[in-house]
Amino acid sequence: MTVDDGRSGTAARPPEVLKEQAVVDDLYARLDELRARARARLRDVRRSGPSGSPQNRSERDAFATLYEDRLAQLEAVEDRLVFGRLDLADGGDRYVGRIGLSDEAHNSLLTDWRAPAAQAFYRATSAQPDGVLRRRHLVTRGRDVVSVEDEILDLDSIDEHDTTHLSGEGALVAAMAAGRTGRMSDIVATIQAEQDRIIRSPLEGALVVQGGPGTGKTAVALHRAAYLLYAHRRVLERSGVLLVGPSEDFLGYIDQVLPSLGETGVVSTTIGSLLPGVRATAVEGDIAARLKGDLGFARSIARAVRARQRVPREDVRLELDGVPLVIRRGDVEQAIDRARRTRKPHNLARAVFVKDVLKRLATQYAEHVGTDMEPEERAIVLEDLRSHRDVRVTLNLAWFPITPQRLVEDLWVKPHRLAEAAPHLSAEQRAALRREPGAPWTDADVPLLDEAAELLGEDDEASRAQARADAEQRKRDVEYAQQVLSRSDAGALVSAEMLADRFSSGGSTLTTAERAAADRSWTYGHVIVDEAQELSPMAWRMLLRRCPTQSMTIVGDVAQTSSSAGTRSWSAMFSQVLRPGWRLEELTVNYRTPSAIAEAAQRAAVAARLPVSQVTSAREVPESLHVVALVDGEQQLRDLVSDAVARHVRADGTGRVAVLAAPGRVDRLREVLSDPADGVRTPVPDALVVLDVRSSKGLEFDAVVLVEPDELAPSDLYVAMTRPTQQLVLVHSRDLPEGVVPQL
Ligand SMILES: Nc1ncnc2c1ncn2[C@@H]1O[C@H](COP(=O)(O)OP(=O)(O)OP(=O)(O)O)[C@@H](O)[C@H]1O
Repeated sequence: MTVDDGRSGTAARPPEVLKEQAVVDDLYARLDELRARARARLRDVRRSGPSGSPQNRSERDAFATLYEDRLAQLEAVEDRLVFGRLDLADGGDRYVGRIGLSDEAHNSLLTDWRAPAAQAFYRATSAQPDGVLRRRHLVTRGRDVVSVEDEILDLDSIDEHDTTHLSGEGALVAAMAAGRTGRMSDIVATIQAEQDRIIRSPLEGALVVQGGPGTGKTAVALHRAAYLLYAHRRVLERSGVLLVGPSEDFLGYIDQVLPSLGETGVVSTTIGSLLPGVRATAVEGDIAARLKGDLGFARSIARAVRARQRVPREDVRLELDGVPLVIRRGDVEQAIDRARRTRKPHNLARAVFVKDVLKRLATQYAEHVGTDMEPEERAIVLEDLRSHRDVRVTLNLAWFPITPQRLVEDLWVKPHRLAEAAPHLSAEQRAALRREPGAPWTDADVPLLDEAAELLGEDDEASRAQARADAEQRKRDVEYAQQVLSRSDAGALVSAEMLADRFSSGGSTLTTAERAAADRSWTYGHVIVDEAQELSPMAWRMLLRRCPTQSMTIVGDVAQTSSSAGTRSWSAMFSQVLRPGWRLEELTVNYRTPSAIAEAAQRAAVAARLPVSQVTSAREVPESLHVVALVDGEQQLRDLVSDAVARHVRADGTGRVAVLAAPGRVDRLREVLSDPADGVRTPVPDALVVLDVRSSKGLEFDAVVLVEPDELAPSDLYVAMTRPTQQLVLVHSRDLPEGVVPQL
């Protein structure tokens, strides 16, 4: 049942709406009060000026950050602060919203959507009402209640055949039909039961979520991040959460969602940017991507490292102060063995190797001069040997200190290095990996650079000493934070550990997310991977190094895989890279694509034998699929795109149109459509984009004009066809791929 007069803020609203308006007004009033209080506290803390002891200053800065965070959180929940109400069998009721609010006496006014008490809002059904008599969705615009929508959960209303029951259908339909803005929005008010189960799944272990296009995998992954940060804040606030997406464009598309859920501390990145100091900008060819992504390449990197540890072909003769000395092959061999046995990374084990060879030379020196050297004299000889040119050159050739970048680039630019490291590859395969010196990195290089960094290591004596000092300091900080909390009212907001973190970072400088993003060896408390079907085994190996506990949420669709190194079967991939025990969940309802489009996409995918998941479309949109034969070249295309823009881009700036095509067509299409004289005009600058299909992965638009579908690989076609929320226009001069149009 829906109670709605389509207006807001008028006295003519139905009594139920007005009743809810009064509650909503009270909740916003409480929110305003809390904001004012946080602002006042922040002002007081800032006003206290830069004086005082370092301890005072750090305490003040820590509180300033605390109040800033709190204020940012309270500001972020303005839109749809409250969206639900549960009427309970015990006679009480419970309002559900973006955050939890309580009054001065600590009585709960609003339940955070992530709290256990809110679960029934998403999960209760007539068959399993969980103590709920009625679920009410409040639809608000700004601070006004526009309508309420009720579901009565009693046994009489169970429909035996209803397996795809959608909760809060009116609110859901409105959310699905809304014009797109180019930014993803949260779905907190309309999360469906199958999604909620995934969002609240336990933190431990690897959870894999398979689902066809538009089933909410990205939405669920992001809400799960917010849920986990709420339910396991102590652990995750310190260790951090990492989110890996397919492209920078995709990360830009989703970057509003977590802040709107009050969470800002998640590190978002692509595989190509995961390694600090490296940015992959080039696109890898299919053959090279597959070869580099194979786990066998880990052995090649290990071999490439060992190749930098080698015994000289001949003994090396030199003189120190007129004393003849020999760097013997046998000595070098033994020193290499000793250094390898330490199992330290190459660049660290080098010190052991060098020390060993120098010791042997110093002994030769002593034997030659015929005296037992005093320790001081021996130290001087060792120093002279260390700086002796011939010794330096010989030691470098035998154990070369090297960066990951140099090691990996040498494989691509020096054929003998690759032949030595990857004897399993054919000459043809090696040719596919060949590259010019200085060429930019690709996504497929990054896991290899990470592997190399792991095996090479950095000289971290200084950082170990620092770590010891930091541990001592932290102990003192936590003790101090406990004292501070015992004499302030901030205890409800923050734990002693969290406050100590803020002391240690100078109060405001680096957050956990910033520290984690800059540190290659950081291990996260949880890792979320979107479009996970694209990752190679080597990319998984790199990610698992950052999450040894394997507490991960992995979402993707094996029918959408475009990378030659990705997977079409989760079990085939994860039997190689994950510990057994990972769990699989499926999502089955498509909330994005109108059913006629979804069915056409599915037919084409099945005809191409892609491993498609069966999905039901939640939306019917009349006339959503158009197939247009291109007979009049570029002018006809311009007209079609102009028409789509006119139909879908609205005066309020919402509505997005994309023209999608194979990569080779994109530049020309951009020229044609943006021609200053007769190009397509849009009411807002970024309402129309031209993209190659692979860059559209994970994104969505109101309308999509897909040019020459026949030129796309089947999985790319599947991705492209499932991007629109309202309309798909297939423009073709060549035959259409099989299945797109139903056979008569
Ligand atoms: N419960 C829901 N309520 C409202 N909208 C929803 C819900 N679930 C998903 N959506 C919407 O459906 C659209 C598709 O969701 P999302 O992008 O998360 O799907 P996906 O499975 O990641 O898709 P793809 O694999 O095609 O990239 C988004 O606009 C999302 O906001």
